[in-house]
Amino acid sequence: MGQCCHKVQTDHGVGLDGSTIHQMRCSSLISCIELDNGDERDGTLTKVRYNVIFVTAEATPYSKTGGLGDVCGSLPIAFATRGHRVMVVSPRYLNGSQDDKYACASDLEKHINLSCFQREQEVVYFHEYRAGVDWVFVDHPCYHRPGSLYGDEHGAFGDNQFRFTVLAHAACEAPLVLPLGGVTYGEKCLFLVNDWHASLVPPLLSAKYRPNGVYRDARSILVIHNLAHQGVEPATTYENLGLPPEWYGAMEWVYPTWVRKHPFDTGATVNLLKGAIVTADRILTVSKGYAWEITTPEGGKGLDDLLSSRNYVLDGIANGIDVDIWNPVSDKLIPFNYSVDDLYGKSLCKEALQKNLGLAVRPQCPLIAFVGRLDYQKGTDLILSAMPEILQDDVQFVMLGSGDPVTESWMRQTESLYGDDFRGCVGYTEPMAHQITAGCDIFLMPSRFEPCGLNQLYAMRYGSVPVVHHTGGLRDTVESFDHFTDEDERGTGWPFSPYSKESMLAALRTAIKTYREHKSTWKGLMKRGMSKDFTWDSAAVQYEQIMEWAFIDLPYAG
Ligand SMILES: Nc1ncnc2c1ncn2[C@@H]1O[C@H](COP(=O)(O)OP(=O)(O)O[C@H]2O[C@H](CO)[C@@H](O)[C@H](O)[C@H]2O)[C@@H](O)[C@H]1O
Repeated sequence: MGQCCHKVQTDHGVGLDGSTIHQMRCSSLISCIELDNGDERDGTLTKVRYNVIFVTAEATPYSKTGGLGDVCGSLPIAFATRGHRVMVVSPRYLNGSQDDKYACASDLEKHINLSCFQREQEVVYFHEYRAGVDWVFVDHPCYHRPGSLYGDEHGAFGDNQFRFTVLAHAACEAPLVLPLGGVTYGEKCLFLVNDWHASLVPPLLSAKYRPNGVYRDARSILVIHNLAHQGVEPATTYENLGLPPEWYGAMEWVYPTWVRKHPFDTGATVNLLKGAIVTADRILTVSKGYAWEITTPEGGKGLDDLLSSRNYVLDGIANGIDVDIWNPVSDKLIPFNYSVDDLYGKSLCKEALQKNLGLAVRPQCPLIAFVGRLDYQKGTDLILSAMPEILQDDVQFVMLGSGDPVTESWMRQTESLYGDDFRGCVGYTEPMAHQITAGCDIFLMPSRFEPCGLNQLYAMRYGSVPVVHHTGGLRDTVESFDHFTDEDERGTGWPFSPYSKESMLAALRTAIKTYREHKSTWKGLMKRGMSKDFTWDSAAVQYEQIMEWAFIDLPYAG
Protein backbone atom coordinates (compact mmCIF):
# COMPACT_ATOMS: atom_id res chain seq x y z
CA MET A 1 0.00 0.00 0.00
CA GLY A 2 1.18 3.50 -0.75
CA GLN A 3 1.22 6.48 1.54
CA CYS A 4 -2.17 7.88 2.41
CA CYS A 5 -3.00 11.45 1.54
CA HIS A 6 -4.65 12.03 4.92
CA LYS A 7 -3.05 12.28 8.33
CA VAL A 8 -3.63 9.19 10.41
CA GLN A 9 -3.06 5.78 8.90
CA THR A 10 -3.93 2.41 10.37
CA ASP A 11 -2.94 -0.26 7.91
CA HIS A 12 -4.39 -3.70 8.72
CA GLY A 13 -5.87 -2.46 11.99
CA VAL A 14 -8.50 -4.19 14.09
CA GLY A 15 -12.14 -3.17 13.87
CA LEU A 16 -14.72 -2.82 16.64
CA ASP A 17 -15.82 -6.40 16.25
CA GLY A 18 -12.26 -7.72 16.36
CA SER A 19 -11.94 -8.17 12.62
CA THR A 20 -9.05 -6.85 10.61
CA ILE A 21 -9.34 -3.55 8.77
CA HIS A 22 -7.16 -3.66 5.71
CA GLN A 23 -7.80 -0.25 4.32
CA MET A 24 -6.21 2.94 5.46
CA ARG A 25 -8.29 4.77 8.05
CA CYS A 26 -7.48 8.40 7.77
CA SER A 27 -9.89 10.10 10.14
CA SER A 28 -13.21 9.25 11.69
CA LEU A 29 -15.12 10.39 8.62
CA ILE A 30 -12.95 9.64 5.63
CA SER A 31 -11.53 6.34 4.45
CA CYS A 32 -9.02 5.96 1.70
CA ILE A 33 -8.53 3.02 -0.63
CA GLU A 34 -5.58 2.54 -2.92
CA LEU A 35 -6.68 1.66 -6.43
CA ASP A 36 -4.91 -0.48 -9.04
CA ASN A 37 -3.45 2.53 -10.78
CA GLY A 38 -1.92 3.80 -7.54
CA ASP A 39 -4.54 6.52 -7.11
CA GLU A 40 -6.43 6.75 -3.88
CA ARG A 41 -10.18 6.90 -3.53
CA ASP A 42 -11.75 8.75 -0.66
CA GLY A 43 -15.12 7.94 0.73
CA THR A 44 -17.36 8.93 3.58
CA LEU A 45 -17.32 6.26 6.24
CA THR A 46 -20.39 4.26 7.10
CA LYS A 47 -21.88 4.61 10.57
CA VAL A 48 -22.19 0.84 11.00
CA ARG A 49 -19.54 -1.48 9.64
CA TYR A 50 -20.60 -4.81 8.20
CA ASN A 51 -18.67 -7.86 7.14
CA VAL A 52 -20.03 -8.23 3.61
CA ILE A 53 -19.63 -11.38 1.52
CA PHE A 54 -20.45 -10.92 -2.17
CA VAL A 55 -21.16 -14.20 -3.86
CA THR A 56 -21.08 -13.94 -7.63
CA ALA A 57 -20.34 -15.87 -10.80
CA GLU A 58 -18.61 -12.80 -12.31
CA ALA A 59 -16.44 -9.94 -11.12
CA THR A 60 -14.35 -7.69 -13.31
CA PRO A 61 -11.46 -7.60 -14.01
CA TYR A 62 -11.29 -11.35 -13.38
CA SER A 63 -14.43 -12.55 -15.13
CA LYS A 64 -17.24 -10.95 -17.09
CA THR A 65 -19.92 -11.77 -19.59
CA GLY A 66 -21.99 -8.65 -18.94
CA GLY A 67 -23.23 -6.14 -16.40
CA LEU A 68 -23.15 -8.55 -13.44
CA GLY A 69 -19.36 -8.62 -13.76
CA ASP A 70 -19.15 -4.82 -13.89
CA VAL A 71 -21.30 -4.39 -10.79
CA CYS A 72 -19.55 -7.07 -8.73
CA GLY A 73 -16.19 -5.63 -9.74
CA SER A 74 -16.95 -2.13 -8.53
CA LEU A 75 -19.65 -2.15 -5.83
CA PRO A 76 -17.45 -4.16 -3.41
CA ILE A 77 -14.75 -1.49 -3.71
CA ALA A 78 -17.33 1.22 -2.97
CA PHE A 79 -18.35 -0.69 0.17
CA ALA A 80 -14.73 -1.10 1.25
CA THR A 81 -14.14 2.61 0.73
CA ARG A 82 -17.00 3.28 3.11
CA GLY A 83 -15.31 1.20 5.79
CA HIS A 84 -16.97 -2.19 5.47
CA ARG A 85 -14.93 -5.35 5.48
CA VAL A 86 -15.62 -6.90 2.10
CA MET A 87 -14.98 -10.30 0.58
CA VAL A 88 -15.98 -11.32 -2.95
CA VAL A 89 -16.28 -15.05 -3.59
CA SER A 90 -16.33 -16.19 -7.20
CA PRO A 91 -14.92 -19.10 -9.24
CA ARG A 92 -11.34 -19.28 -10.43
CA TYR A 93 -12.10 -19.77 -14.12
CA LEU A 94 -9.17 -21.05 -16.15
CA ASN A 95 -9.88 -21.28 -19.87
CA GLY A 96 -6.35 -21.24 -21.21
CA SER A 97 -6.49 -17.77 -22.74
CA GLN A 98 -7.08 -15.32 -19.88
CA ASP A 99 -5.66 -17.18 -16.90
CA ASP A 100 -3.17 -14.42 -16.11
CA LYS A 101 -6.04 -12.41 -14.60
CA TYR A 102 -5.62 -14.53 -11.50
CA ALA A 103 -1.81 -14.17 -11.45
CA CYS A 104 -1.83 -12.05 -8.27
CA ALA A 105 -4.13 -14.43 -6.39
CA SER A 106 -2.20 -16.80 -4.17
CA ASP A 107 -3.18 -20.24 -2.99
CA LEU A 108 -4.42 -20.02 0.60
CA GLU A 109 -3.62 -23.73 0.92
CA LYS A 110 -6.95 -24.35 2.53
CA HIS A 111 -8.52 -27.54 1.23
CA ILE A 112 -12.18 -27.88 2.14
CA ASN A 113 -14.57 -30.76 1.52
CA LEU A 114 -18.10 -29.75 0.60
CA SER A 115 -21.05 -32.15 0.79
CA CYS A 116 -23.07 -32.03 -2.38
CA PHE A 117 -23.79 -34.20 -5.40
CA GLN A 118 -23.69 -37.32 -3.21
CA ARG A 119 -20.06 -37.03 -2.23
CA GLU A 120 -17.39 -34.79 -0.83
CA GLN A 121 -16.17 -32.16 -3.30
CA GLU A 122 -12.75 -30.76 -2.56
CA VAL A 123 -12.14 -27.08 -3.26
CA VAL A 124 -9.16 -24.83 -2.71
CA TYR A 125 -9.30 -21.06 -2.18
CA PHE A 126 -7.11 -18.46 -3.86
CA HIS A 127 -6.92 -14.90 -2.59
CA GLU A 128 -5.92 -11.44 -3.72
CA TYR A 129 -6.21 -8.35 -1.58
CA ARG A 130 -6.84 -5.43 -3.92
CA ALA A 131 -8.46 -2.00 -3.58
CA GLY A 132 -9.47 -2.76 0.00
CA VAL A 133 -11.35 -5.93 -0.93
CA ASP A 134 -10.58 -9.60 -0.28
CA TRP A 135 -11.08 -11.26 -3.67
CA VAL A 136 -11.49 -14.98 -3.00
CA PHE A 137 -11.48 -17.46 -5.87
CA VAL A 138 -12.88 -20.94 -5.47
CA ASP A 139 -10.75 -23.43 -7.30
CA HIS A 140 -12.21 -26.70 -8.59
CA PRO A 141 -11.60 -28.61 -11.83
CA CYS A 142 -15.16 -27.78 -12.98
CA TYR A 143 -14.07 -24.16 -13.53
CA HIS A 144 -11.13 -25.14 -15.72
CA ARG A 145 -12.22 -25.50 -19.32
CA PRO A 146 -12.22 -23.59 -22.60
CA GLY A 147 -15.18 -21.41 -23.49
CA SER A 148 -16.97 -18.60 -21.68
CA LEU A 149 -18.05 -18.63 -18.05
CA TYR A 150 -21.26 -20.56 -18.63
CA GLY A 151 -20.87 -22.41 -21.89
CA ASP A 152 -19.09 -22.82 -25.18
CA GLU A 153 -19.98 -23.05 -28.86
CA HIS A 154 -22.22 -26.05 -28.09
CA GLY A 155 -24.35 -24.06 -25.65
CA ALA A 156 -24.58 -23.87 -21.87
CA PHE A 157 -22.45 -26.34 -19.92
CA GLY A 158 -24.48 -29.34 -18.81
CA ASP A 159 -23.05 -29.23 -15.29
CA ASN A 160 -23.78 -25.60 -14.43
CA GLN A 161 -25.97 -26.67 -11.52
CA PHE A 162 -22.99 -28.56 -10.14
CA ARG A 163 -20.57 -25.67 -10.73
CA PHE A 164 -22.70 -23.13 -8.92
CA THR A 165 -23.77 -25.49 -6.16
CA VAL A 166 -20.05 -25.86 -5.42
CA LEU A 167 -19.67 -22.06 -5.48
CA ALA A 168 -22.51 -21.53 -2.98
CA HIS A 169 -21.24 -24.19 -0.56
CA ALA A 170 -17.70 -22.81 -0.81
CA ALA A 171 -18.95 -19.26 -0.20
CA CYS A 172 -20.79 -20.34 2.95
CA GLU A 173 -17.59 -21.87 4.32
CA ALA A 174 -15.27 -19.00 3.35
CA PRO A 175 -16.11 -16.58 6.23
CA LEU A 176 -15.71 -19.42 8.72
CA VAL A 177 -12.44 -20.92 7.54
CA LEU A 178 -10.34 -18.27 5.80
CA PRO A 179 -8.21 -16.18 8.16
CA LEU A 180 -7.77 -13.30 5.75
CA GLY A 181 -5.33 -10.76 7.12
CA GLY A 182 -5.08 -13.10 10.12
CA VAL A 183 -8.75 -13.05 11.18
CA THR A 184 -11.78 -14.81 9.72
CA TYR A 185 -14.87 -12.81 8.82
CA GLY A 186 -16.84 -14.96 11.21
CA GLU A 187 -20.51 -15.74 11.54
CA LYS A 188 -21.89 -12.24 11.89
CA CYS A 189 -21.77 -11.32 8.27
CA LEU A 190 -24.02 -10.26 5.47
CA PHE A 191 -24.19 -12.35 2.30
CA LEU A 192 -25.01 -10.39 -0.85
CA VAL A 193 -25.91 -13.14 -3.27
CA ASN A 194 -26.12 -12.21 -6.92
CA ASP A 195 -28.46 -13.91 -9.39
CA TRP A 196 -29.22 -17.62 -9.62
CA HIS A 197 -25.58 -18.73 -9.60
CA ALA A 198 -25.27 -17.69 -5.94
CA SER A 199 -28.85 -18.40 -4.98
CA LEU A 200 -28.23 -21.56 -3.01
CA VAL A 201 -26.56 -19.53 -0.24
CA PRO A 202 -29.75 -18.35 1.56
CA PRO A 203 -31.34 -21.85 1.58
CA LEU A 204 -28.06 -23.28 2.90
CA LEU A 205 -27.97 -20.72 5.71
CA SER A 206 -31.56 -21.53 6.68
CA ALA A 207 -31.57 -25.29 6.18
CA LYS A 208 -28.03 -26.44 6.87
CA TYR A 209 -26.23 -23.94 9.07
CA ARG A 210 -28.78 -22.27 11.38
CA PRO A 211 -30.33 -25.53 12.65
CA ASN A 212 -26.79 -26.41 13.75
CA GLY A 213 -26.28 -23.12 15.55
CA VAL A 214 -24.12 -21.51 12.85
CA TYR A 215 -24.86 -18.21 11.09
CA ARG A 216 -27.74 -17.33 13.39
CA ASP A 217 -26.43 -13.76 13.35
CA ALA A 218 -25.85 -13.66 9.60
CA ARG A 219 -28.28 -12.24 7.06
CA SER A 220 -28.63 -12.62 3.33
CA ILE A 221 -29.76 -10.27 0.59
CA LEU A 222 -30.58 -11.62 -2.84
CA VAL A 223 -29.71 -9.18 -5.61
CA ILE A 224 -31.59 -9.91 -8.84
CA HIS A 225 -29.74 -8.56 -11.86
CA ASN A 226 -31.81 -10.54 -14.31
CA LEU A 227 -34.90 -12.61 -13.56
CA ALA A 228 -34.72 -14.27 -16.96
CA HIS A 229 -32.13 -16.75 -15.69
CA GLN A 230 -33.26 -18.81 -12.72
CA GLY A 231 -31.16 -21.99 -12.58
CA VAL A 232 -33.97 -24.44 -13.26
CA GLU A 233 -33.29 -28.20 -13.40
CA PRO A 234 -35.41 -31.36 -13.06
CA ALA A 235 -36.88 -31.98 -9.62
CA THR A 236 -34.82 -35.17 -9.35
CA THR A 237 -31.68 -33.07 -9.02
CA TYR A 238 -32.82 -31.76 -5.62
CA GLU A 239 -30.77 -34.40 -3.83
CA ASN A 240 -27.62 -32.94 -5.43
CA LEU A 241 -27.93 -29.62 -3.68
CA GLY A 242 -26.79 -30.71 -0.22
CA LEU A 243 -30.01 -29.59 1.48
CA PRO A 244 -32.09 -31.68 3.94
CA PRO A 245 -35.01 -33.51 2.23
CA GLU A 246 -37.64 -31.53 4.16
CA TRP A 247 -36.55 -28.32 2.43
CA TYR A 248 -37.60 -29.52 -0.99
CA GLY A 249 -40.68 -27.27 -0.93
CA ALA A 250 -38.53 -24.14 -0.73
CA MET A 251 -36.75 -25.07 -3.96
CA GLU A 252 -39.61 -26.63 -5.90
CA TRP A 253 -41.10 -24.77 -8.80
CA VAL A 254 -43.88 -26.22 -10.92
CA TYR A 255 -44.23 -25.20 -14.54
CA PRO A 256 -47.69 -24.09 -15.58
CA THR A 257 -49.66 -26.77 -17.43
CA TRP A 258 -49.41 -25.06 -20.81
CA VAL A 259 -45.60 -25.40 -20.80
CA ARG A 260 -45.58 -29.12 -20.00
CA LYS A 261 -44.45 -31.42 -22.75
CA HIS A 262 -46.61 -34.54 -22.28
CA PRO A 263 -49.50 -35.79 -20.10
CA PHE A 264 -47.15 -37.42 -17.57
CA ASP A 265 -45.05 -34.28 -17.17
CA THR A 266 -45.79 -32.98 -13.66
CA GLY A 267 -43.91 -29.77 -14.38
CA ALA A 268 -41.92 -30.20 -11.16
CA THR A 269 -38.45 -28.62 -11.11
CA VAL A 270 -35.96 -27.21 -8.67
CA ASN A 271 -35.38 -23.52 -9.19
CA LEU A 272 -32.38 -22.03 -7.41
CA LEU A 273 -33.48 -18.41 -7.77
CA LYS A 274 -36.90 -19.27 -6.40
CA GLY A 275 -35.23 -20.90 -3.38
CA ALA A 276 -33.41 -17.65 -2.66
CA ILE A 277 -36.55 -15.56 -3.13
CA VAL A 278 -38.22 -17.71 -0.46
CA THR A 279 -35.34 -17.78 2.04
CA ALA A 280 -33.35 -14.55 1.63
CA ASP A 281 -33.83 -11.97 4.35
CA ARG A 282 -34.23 -9.17 1.81
CA ILE A 283 -34.55 -9.01 -1.97
CA LEU A 284 -33.12 -6.29 -4.14
CA THR A 285 -33.16 -5.59 -7.83
CA VAL A 286 -31.00 -3.10 -9.67
CA SER A 287 -33.64 -0.40 -10.15
CA LYS A 288 -36.92 0.60 -8.56
CA GLY A 289 -38.76 0.27 -11.86
CA TYR A 290 -37.64 -3.34 -12.31
CA ALA A 291 -38.52 -4.12 -8.66
CA TRP A 292 -42.11 -3.28 -9.54
CA GLU A 293 -42.08 -4.95 -12.96
CA ILE A 294 -41.06 -8.34 -11.55
CA THR A 295 -44.19 -8.40 -9.41
CA THR A 296 -46.37 -8.23 -12.52
CA PRO A 297 -47.32 -11.16 -14.79
CA GLU A 298 -45.61 -9.39 -17.72
CA GLY A 299 -42.25 -9.04 -15.97
CA GLY A 300 -42.30 -11.76 -13.33
CA LYS A 301 -41.11 -14.67 -15.49
CA GLY A 302 -43.44 -16.97 -13.58
CA LEU A 303 -42.27 -15.77 -10.16
CA ASP A 304 -44.50 -12.67 -9.89
CA ASP A 305 -46.91 -14.16 -7.36
CA LEU A 306 -44.08 -15.28 -5.13
CA LEU A 307 -42.31 -11.95 -5.47
CA SER A 308 -45.52 -10.09 -4.71
CA SER A 309 -45.96 -12.18 -1.58
CA ARG A 310 -42.53 -10.94 -0.45
CA ASN A 311 -43.14 -7.37 -1.50
CA TYR A 312 -42.47 -6.13 2.03
CA VAL A 313 -38.78 -7.15 1.74
CA LEU A 314 -38.41 -6.29 -1.95
CA ASP A 315 -36.74 -3.09 -3.08
CA GLY A 316 -34.76 -1.61 -5.97
CA ILE A 317 -31.50 0.35 -6.03
CA ALA A 318 -30.17 1.63 -9.36
CA ASN A 319 -26.61 0.62 -10.19
CA GLY A 320 -23.75 3.04 -10.22
CA ILE A 321 -20.77 2.70 -12.52
CA ASP A 322 -17.03 2.64 -12.05
CA VAL A 323 -16.38 6.32 -12.66
CA ASP A 324 -12.62 5.77 -12.73
CA ILE A 325 -12.77 3.26 -15.58
CA TRP A 326 -15.53 5.19 -17.37
CA ASN A 327 -14.17 8.70 -17.25
CA PRO A 328 -13.80 10.71 -20.49
CA VAL A 329 -11.37 13.03 -18.72
CA SER A 330 -8.77 10.34 -18.12
CA ASP A 331 -9.85 7.26 -20.13
CA LYS A 332 -6.75 5.79 -21.78
CA LEU A 333 -8.81 3.60 -24.11
CA ILE A 334 -10.10 6.58 -26.09
CA PRO A 335 -7.87 8.60 -28.43
CA PHE A 336 -8.75 12.04 -27.02
CA ASN A 337 -9.93 13.05 -23.58
CA TYR A 338 -12.60 15.62 -22.86
CA SER A 339 -14.81 16.97 -20.12
CA VAL A 340 -18.17 18.62 -19.62
CA ASP A 341 -16.41 21.98 -19.81
CA ASP A 342 -14.40 21.22 -22.91
CA LEU A 343 -16.11 18.95 -25.43
CA TYR A 344 -13.60 19.43 -28.23
CA GLY A 345 -12.01 16.02 -27.56
CA LYS A 346 -15.37 14.34 -28.18
CA SER A 347 -15.50 15.61 -31.73
CA LEU A 348 -11.97 14.28 -32.23
CA CYS A 349 -13.07 10.92 -30.82
CA LYS A 350 -15.90 10.87 -33.36
CA GLU A 351 -13.52 11.63 -36.19
CA ALA A 352 -11.10 8.92 -35.01
CA LEU A 353 -13.95 6.40 -34.74
CA GLN A 354 -15.20 7.17 -38.23
CA LYS A 355 -11.66 6.72 -39.58
CA ASN A 356 -11.12 3.56 -37.59
CA LEU A 357 -14.37 2.04 -38.88
CA GLY A 358 -13.71 3.11 -42.46
CA LEU A 359 -16.74 5.41 -42.48
CA ALA A 360 -16.66 8.82 -44.15
CA VAL A 361 -15.29 11.42 -41.76
CA ARG A 362 -18.29 13.72 -41.47
CA PRO A 363 -18.49 15.79 -38.29
CA GLN A 364 -22.11 16.86 -38.88
CA CYS A 365 -23.50 13.41 -39.71
CA PRO A 366 -25.33 11.91 -36.70
CA LEU A 367 -23.49 8.76 -35.56
CA ILE A 368 -25.80 6.30 -33.82
CA ALA A 369 -24.42 3.37 -31.79
CA PHE A 370 -25.56 0.19 -30.13
CA VAL A 371 -23.24 -1.68 -27.74
CA GLY A 372 -24.50 -4.76 -25.96
CA ARG A 373 -25.03 -8.46 -25.82
CA LEU A 374 -26.97 -9.67 -28.85
CA ASP A 375 -29.86 -11.11 -26.98
CA TYR A 376 -33.66 -11.19 -27.00
CA GLN A 377 -33.56 -8.96 -23.89
CA LYS A 378 -31.65 -6.20 -25.65
CA GLY A 379 -34.28 -5.63 -28.34
CA THR A 380 -31.91 -6.14 -31.26
CA ASP A 381 -34.86 -7.46 -33.29
CA LEU A 382 -36.26 -3.94 -33.28
CA ILE A 383 -32.99 -2.59 -34.68
CA LEU A 384 -32.94 -5.29 -37.34
CA SER A 385 -36.44 -4.54 -38.52
CA ALA A 386 -35.97 -0.76 -38.46
CA MET A 387 -32.54 -0.57 -40.09
CA PRO A 388 -33.65 0.09 -43.69
CA GLU A 389 -35.75 3.00 -42.48
CA ILE A 390 -33.06 4.30 -40.13
CA LEU A 391 -30.56 4.32 -42.98
CA GLN A 392 -32.93 6.17 -45.31
CA ASP A 393 -31.93 9.18 -43.28
CA ASP A 394 -28.43 10.58 -43.69
CA VAL A 395 -26.92 8.92 -40.61
CA GLN A 396 -24.14 6.50 -39.72
CA PHE A 397 -24.78 3.47 -37.52
CA VAL A 398 -22.36 1.22 -35.64
CA MET A 399 -23.20 -1.93 -33.68
CA LEU A 400 -20.84 -3.74 -31.33
CA GLY A 401 -21.74 -7.00 -29.67
CA SER A 402 -21.76 -10.75 -29.74
CA GLY A 403 -24.28 -13.38 -28.85
CA ASP A 404 -27.17 -14.58 -30.99
CA PRO A 405 -25.62 -16.07 -34.18
CA VAL A 406 -28.55 -14.93 -36.36
CA THR A 407 -28.03 -11.31 -35.31
CA GLU A 408 -24.28 -11.67 -35.79
CA SER A 409 -24.69 -12.83 -39.38
CA TRP A 410 -27.32 -10.12 -39.98
CA MET A 411 -24.72 -7.55 -38.85
CA ARG A 412 -22.18 -8.90 -41.35
CA GLN A 413 -24.74 -8.94 -44.17
CA THR A 414 -26.01 -5.46 -43.38
CA GLU A 415 -22.47 -4.15 -43.42
CA SER A 416 -21.91 -5.56 -46.87
CA LEU A 417 -25.26 -4.15 -48.03
CA TYR A 418 -24.97 -0.69 -46.49
CA GLY A 419 -21.17 -0.40 -46.44
CA ASP A 420 -21.20 3.40 -46.61
CA ASP A 421 -23.25 3.95 -43.47
CA PHE A 422 -23.35 0.79 -41.35
CA ARG A 423 -20.69 -1.06 -39.38
CA GLY A 424 -21.45 -4.32 -37.59
CA CYS A 425 -18.57 -5.19 -35.28
CA VAL A 426 -19.19 -8.76 -34.18
CA GLY A 427 -17.39 -9.46 -30.91
CA TYR A 428 -16.67 -7.39 -27.89
CA THR A 429 -13.57 -5.66 -26.58
CA GLU A 430 -13.35 -3.03 -23.87
CA PRO A 431 -11.31 -0.56 -25.99
CA MET A 432 -13.87 -0.78 -28.79
CA ALA A 433 -16.75 -0.31 -26.34
CA HIS A 434 -15.09 2.81 -24.91
CA GLN A 435 -14.25 4.24 -28.34
CA ILE A 436 -17.77 3.78 -29.66
CA THR A 437 -19.35 5.17 -26.50
CA ALA A 438 -17.12 8.25 -26.74
CA GLY A 439 -17.31 8.69 -30.52
CA CYS A 440 -21.04 8.36 -31.14
CA ASP A 441 -23.68 11.10 -30.84
CA ILE A 442 -26.76 9.00 -30.11
CA PHE A 443 -26.74 5.78 -28.07
CA LEU A 444 -29.60 3.43 -28.89
CA MET A 445 -30.77 0.91 -26.28
CA PRO A 446 -34.16 -0.55 -27.20
CA SER A 447 -34.12 -3.31 -24.55
CA ARG A 448 -37.32 -5.30 -24.30
CA PHE A 449 -36.76 -5.32 -20.53
CA GLU A 450 -33.78 -3.93 -18.64
CA PRO A 451 -33.25 -4.48 -14.91
CA CYS A 452 -30.93 -1.46 -14.78
CA GLY A 453 -28.65 -1.21 -17.79
CA LEU A 454 -25.14 0.16 -17.65
CA ASN A 455 -24.44 1.17 -21.22
CA GLN A 456 -26.90 4.07 -21.12
CA LEU A 457 -25.06 5.32 -18.01
CA TYR A 458 -21.70 5.00 -19.75
CA ALA A 459 -23.16 6.82 -22.77
CA MET A 460 -24.46 9.75 -20.71
CA ARG A 461 -21.13 10.05 -18.89
CA TYR A 462 -19.44 10.33 -22.30
CA GLY A 463 -21.87 12.94 -23.62
CA SER A 464 -23.68 10.54 -25.95
CA VAL A 465 -27.41 11.05 -25.79
CA PRO A 466 -29.45 7.89 -25.11
CA VAL A 467 -32.59 6.81 -26.96
CA VAL A 468 -34.01 3.95 -24.88
CA HIS A 469 -37.10 1.84 -24.42
CA HIS A 470 -39.10 3.19 -21.48
CA THR A 471 -38.64 0.16 -19.23
CA GLY A 472 -37.04 -0.90 -15.92
CA GLY A 473 -33.79 0.84 -15.15
CA LEU A 474 -33.77 2.69 -18.47
CA ARG A 475 -36.93 4.49 -17.43
CA ASP A 476 -35.39 5.27 -14.04
CA THR A 477 -32.06 6.59 -15.32
CA VAL A 478 -32.81 8.40 -18.60
CA GLU A 479 -34.81 11.54 -18.00
CA SER A 480 -37.10 12.37 -20.88
CA PHE A 481 -36.40 15.56 -22.79
CA ASP A 482 -39.36 17.48 -24.14
CA HIS A 483 -38.52 20.76 -25.81
CA PHE A 484 -42.16 21.94 -25.64
CA THR A 485 -42.37 21.85 -21.87
CA ASP A 486 -38.86 21.81 -20.54
CA GLU A 487 -37.41 24.88 -22.14
CA ASP A 488 -34.13 23.15 -22.69
CA GLU A 489 -33.40 22.81 -19.02
CA ARG A 490 -34.24 19.26 -18.15
CA GLY A 491 -33.88 15.81 -19.64
CA THR A 492 -30.99 13.62 -20.69
CA GLY A 493 -32.45 11.60 -23.57
CA TRP A 494 -35.51 10.06 -25.18
CA PRO A 495 -37.22 7.05 -23.61
CA PHE A 496 -39.77 5.66 -26.08
CA SER A 497 -42.91 3.63 -25.50
CA PRO A 498 -44.54 1.29 -26.47
CA TYR A 499 -42.01 -1.31 -27.51
CA SER A 500 -42.44 -0.97 -31.26
CA LYS A 501 -40.45 -0.13 -34.34
CA GLU A 502 -42.59 2.94 -34.97
CA SER A 503 -42.11 4.46 -31.56
CA MET A 504 -38.36 3.75 -31.64
CA LEU A 505 -38.10 5.39 -35.07
CA ALA A 506 -40.08 8.40 -33.89
CA ALA A 507 -37.72 8.89 -30.91
CA LEU A 508 -34.67 8.45 -33.12
CA ARG A 509 -35.99 11.00 -35.61
CA THR A 510 -36.58 13.51 -32.83
CA ALA A 511 -33.04 12.93 -31.58
CA ILE A 512 -31.57 13.30 -35.08
CA LYS A 513 -33.55 16.47 -35.75
CA THR A 514 -32.46 17.97 -32.43
CA TYR A 515 -28.85 17.05 -33.16
CA ARG A 516 -28.99 18.70 -36.58
CA GLU A 517 -31.13 21.74 -35.95
CA HIS A 518 -30.84 22.70 -32.31
CA LYS A 519 -27.15 22.65 -31.48
CA SER A 520 -27.38 24.45 -28.14
CA THR A 521 -30.25 22.21 -27.01
CA TRP A 522 -28.14 19.20 -27.95
CA LYS A 523 -25.20 20.52 -25.97
CA GLY A 524 -27.51 20.96 -22.98
CA LEU A 525 -28.61 17.35 -23.25
CA MET A 526 -24.99 16.19 -23.45
CA LYS A 527 -23.89 18.29 -20.51
CA ARG A 528 -26.79 17.31 -18.27
CA GLY A 529 -26.01 13.63 -18.93
CA MET A 530 -22.32 14.14 -18.26
CA SER A 531 -23.01 16.00 -15.01
CA LYS A 532 -25.20 13.31 -13.48
CA ASP A 533 -23.93 11.51 -10.42
CA PHE A 534 -23.20 7.95 -11.51
CA THR A 535 -20.89 7.05 -8.62
CA TRP A 536 -21.60 4.04 -6.47
CA ASP A 537 -21.68 6.22 -3.36
CA SER A 538 -25.39 6.98 -3.29
CA ALA A 539 -26.24 3.35 -4.17
CA ALA A 540 -23.93 2.14 -1.39
CA VAL A 541 -25.74 4.32 1.16
CA GLN A 542 -29.07 2.83 0.04
CA TYR A 543 -27.62 -0.69 0.32
CA GLU A 544 -26.57 0.10 3.87
CA GLN A 545 -30.15 1.01 4.73
CA ILE A 546 -31.34 -2.36 3.41
CA MET A 547 -28.59 -4.12 5.36
CA GLU A 548 -29.66 -2.34 8.52
CA TRP A 549 -33.25 -3.49 8.02
CA ALA A 550 -32.05 -7.04 7.31
CA PHE A 551 -30.31 -7.14 10.68
CA ILE A 552 -33.33 -5.68 12.51
CA ASP A 553 -35.54 -8.56 11.34
CA LEU A 554 -35.06 -12.12 12.50
CA PRO A 555 -33.37 -14.32 9.90
CA TYR A 556 -35.47 -16.57 7.73
CA ALA A 557 -35.68 -19.91 9.50
CA GLY A 558 -38.35 -21.76 7.59
N1 LIG B 1 -20.82 -9.45 -26.04
C1 LIG B 1 -20.38 -8.96 -24.90
N2 LIG B 1 -19.50 -9.61 -24.16
C2 LIG B 1 -19.04 -9.09 -22.99
N3 LIG B 1 -19.45 -7.93 -22.48
C3 LIG B 1 -20.35 -7.26 -23.17
C4 LIG B 1 -20.84 -7.72 -24.40
N4 LIG B 1 -21.73 -6.85 -24.83
C5 LIG B 1 -21.77 -5.88 -23.91
N5 LIG B 1 -20.94 -6.11 -22.94
C6 LIG B 1 -20.70 -5.29 -21.77
O1 LIG B 1 -21.43 -5.87 -20.70
C7 LIG B 1 -22.03 -4.85 -19.92
C8 LIG B 1 -23.53 -4.93 -20.13
O2 LIG B 1 -24.17 -4.39 -19.07
P1 LIG B 1 -25.74 -4.19 -18.99
O3 LIG B 1 -26.01 -3.74 -17.61
O4 LIG B 1 -26.18 -3.28 -20.05
O5 LIG B 1 -26.39 -5.59 -19.32
P2 LIG B 1 -26.46 -7.11 -18.81
O6 LIG B 1 -27.71 -7.55 -19.43
O7 LIG B 1 -25.25 -7.84 -19.16
O8 LIG B 1 -26.58 -7.08 -17.23
C9 LIG B 1 -27.60 -7.43 -16.26
O9 LIG B 1 -27.08 -6.98 -15.02
C10 LIG B 1 -26.76 -5.60 -15.02
C11 LIG B 1 -26.09 -5.29 -13.71
O10 LIG B 1 -26.95 -5.26 -12.66
C12 LIG B 1 -28.00 -4.77 -15.26
O11 LIG B 1 -27.60 -3.43 -15.38
C13 LIG B 1 -28.70 -5.22 -16.54
O12 LIG B 1 -29.90 -4.53 -16.70
C14 LIG B 1 -28.93 -6.71 -16.49
O13 LIG B 1 -29.55 -7.18 -17.66
C15 LIG B 1 -21.45 -3.57 -20.41
O14 LIG B 1 -20.24 -3.30 -19.77
C16 LIG B 1 -21.20 -3.90 -21.88
O15 LIG B 1 -20.34 -3.05 -22.53
